[in-house]
Amino acid sequence: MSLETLGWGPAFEDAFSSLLSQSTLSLVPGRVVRQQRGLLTVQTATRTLLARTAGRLLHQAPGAESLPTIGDWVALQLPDGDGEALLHAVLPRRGVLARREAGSERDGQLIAANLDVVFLAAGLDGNFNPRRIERALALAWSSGASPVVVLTKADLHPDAASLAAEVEDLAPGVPVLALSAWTGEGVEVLRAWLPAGKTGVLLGSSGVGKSTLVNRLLGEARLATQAVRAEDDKGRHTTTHRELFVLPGGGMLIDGPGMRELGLWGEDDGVEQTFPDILELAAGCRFTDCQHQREPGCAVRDAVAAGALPGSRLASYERLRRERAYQARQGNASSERDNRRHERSRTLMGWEASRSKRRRS
Ligand SMILES: Nc1nc2c(ncn2[C@@H]2O[C@H](COP(=O)(O)OP(=O)(O)OP(=O)(O)O)[C@@H](O)[C@H]2O)c(=O)[nH]1
Ligand SMILES: [Zn+2]
Repeated sequence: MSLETLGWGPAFEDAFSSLLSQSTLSLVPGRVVRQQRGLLTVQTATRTLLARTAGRLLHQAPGAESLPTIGDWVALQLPDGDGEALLHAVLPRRGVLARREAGSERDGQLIAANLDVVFLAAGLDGNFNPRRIERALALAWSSGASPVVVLTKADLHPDAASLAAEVEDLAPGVPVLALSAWTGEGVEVLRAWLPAGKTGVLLGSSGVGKSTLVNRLLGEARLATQAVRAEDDKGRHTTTHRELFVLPGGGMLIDGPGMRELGLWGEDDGVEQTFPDILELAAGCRFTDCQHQREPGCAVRDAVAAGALPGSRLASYERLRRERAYQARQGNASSERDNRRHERSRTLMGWEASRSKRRRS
């Protein structure tokens, strides 16, 4: 498989060449196409092989976000025979989709790297939740890729088109597709977002039909799927690994486990991009730093009072902004802590070196 098929291009080529010029190892480029916990599968121009992260990369990484994830372009040292390759470096990313790790205050969990499109999948069965779509959009915007909302299981809804129109109000400027992986309706519209060399990822809770959609796009039942629980339409977490598929049309799509919690994480401000309607209104507030609380001349609250902006949407914006601010403070605290830890380990190594020298003399 040519690297171009996997999305390789001049920027990665440059990064890889400069890496080669600084290394004495003989390295080859490849893309991480499968991830099951720490186990990575990498596709190079000629081989598909398991790769282990080199100890030096593990130890030097300032945090989990610097370690390889699915979709990453990496530099590998190939094994002599059939063994595992050694993964020495992650090439600079064009962007990365991440969330706050479930149950953690400050740790990030990478979902996928080097994406062109993030498909936010929401089911048209019993699990439709507008607040969740806004939250997922904020994460998607932070990844640097373009979000597309995908309403799945359109065959289960008597009026999918009008629901799609409602979602367009939640996601100004973001395309909204309704489709059914069962009937095939709308599936080709999604495929059009993934021309050759482009990479998309499916983000959605367990049971929304991500794997069924991938199977439909592949034209074969490659992934296991399972019926949702009848009592609440929730999924059963059938998929436990992440995988990048090259579709017959040429594009690539990453499927992974369903995710219920989508905590904001990262430096970027996807929240502002998620609510362009509110930002536009805020430009009309009397005070430029208006918090839209009790200030006089607040155009945002006026819009809510006039029924032009749903109060629930403003509340959602404020909740996500608070979470973002809190997260940013935690992030700063933890990077200071990481710096101190690195400082300490450097000193420790220096001290040990001088001690062994003393011992030798
Ligand atoms: N009616 C209908 N059911 C669908 C459609 N797509 C998927 N399903 C059903 O929804 C259930 C869950 O589908 P999966 O594809 O396993 O869902 P998933 O999002 O991959 O779930 P996890 O792997 O657990 O994250 C299965 O019973 C599918 O057959 C659809 O378009 N219409
Ligand atoms: Zn205001």
